[in-house]
Amino acid sequence: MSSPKRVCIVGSGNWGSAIAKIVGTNARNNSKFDSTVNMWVFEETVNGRKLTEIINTDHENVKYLPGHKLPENVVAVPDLLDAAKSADILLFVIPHQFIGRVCDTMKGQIKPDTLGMSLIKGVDEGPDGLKLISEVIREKLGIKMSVLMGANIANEVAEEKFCETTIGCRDQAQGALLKELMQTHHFRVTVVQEADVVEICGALKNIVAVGAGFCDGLGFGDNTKAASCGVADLITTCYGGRNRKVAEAFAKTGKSLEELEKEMLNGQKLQGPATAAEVHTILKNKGVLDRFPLFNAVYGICYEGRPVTEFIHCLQNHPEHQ
Ligand SMILES: NC(=O)C1=CN([C@@H]2O[C@H](COP(=O)(O)OP(=O)(O)OC[C@H]3O[C@@H](n4cnc5c(N)ncnc54)[C@H](O)[C@@H]3O)[C@@H](O)[C@H]2O)C=CC1
Ligand SMILES: O=C(CO)COP(=O)(O)O
Repeated sequence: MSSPKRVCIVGSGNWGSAIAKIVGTNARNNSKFDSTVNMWVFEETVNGRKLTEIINTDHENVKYLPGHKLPENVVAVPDLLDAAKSADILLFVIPHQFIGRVCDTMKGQIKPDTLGMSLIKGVDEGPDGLKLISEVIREKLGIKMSVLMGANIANEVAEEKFCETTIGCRDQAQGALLKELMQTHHFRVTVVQEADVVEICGALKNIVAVGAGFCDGLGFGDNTKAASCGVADLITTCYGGRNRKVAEAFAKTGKSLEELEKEMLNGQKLQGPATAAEVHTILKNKGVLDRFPLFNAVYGICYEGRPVTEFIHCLQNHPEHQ
């Protein structure tokens, strides 16, 4: 039998910490995995103490997932390479804007046959257009990549409220192993081969969530909001997510998104506005902006000073309506 796989979680925000709860418990109870799970923590001081020290002593990420104990076999490590260098499985779960720098630090310093899985929702804009975050990681680190995405609001997952998620993995055996690592009674995993589709849906729904927040902030009804809504993660994100919540406050208060993110999220990061900017560049370069009025409108409001009160206006000339 092969030796137990060592798992490292690269990230320790709201979702990273909820995932640590699951992965720590599963690794401890399954001999296929080493029971110690490293979690890389971007170090900061909270109430005069280092966050890593708080997590390793009190077993709670008091800043990003307060109120939930993490399993004691989850070890917070402040140095990225110390955390990741001996890992057989790397779970990437940081806000997408930081992935480039994190991979540059890891490059050449991890095991070459490590399996990676991205839980990150976002995209990157490469010179040839849209680039998936898993692709960025694969290219920079030269490792096999899968993804995990779903309608999974971190606090609800941590509270063990039932939900479903999808792993996109092209290799059946690896998919089965990753499922064993991630699945619990409350967090049910389906493995599919279409990894790119899983990832792109997870990323783009965040832009729609910002639009849904604008609708709420402007006082529109459920019909208006649903006009921009799809299935599963879209529904969840348009009701319960941070992108929606902050966008609503933006429409109501007139404060900037940066200010509201700081005020309302205590260090957590919105992915929707940045994704809108990346997707905007990609669509513009391809000359197809006019086919995506919702993405265009969200971008214009977030970055070009278009008044949020014109949001619905921007949507009234959808090419499908002509
Ligand atoms: N929170 C949620 O409910 C869910 C989040 N996701 C996705 O997971 C990804 C990570 O989200 P969260 O864990 O919620 O993060 P978060 O929104 O809680 O972000 C805070 C994290 O970013 C870290 N950070 C701040 N500056 C950094 C830097 N310069 N370099 C590296 N890290 C830095 C902080 O230390 C902290 O760990 C995102 O792409 C998000 O869309 C996916 C499903 C659910
Ligand atoms: O991706 C999520 C739920 O599936 C979380 O969305 P928010 O980042 O908007 O909170």
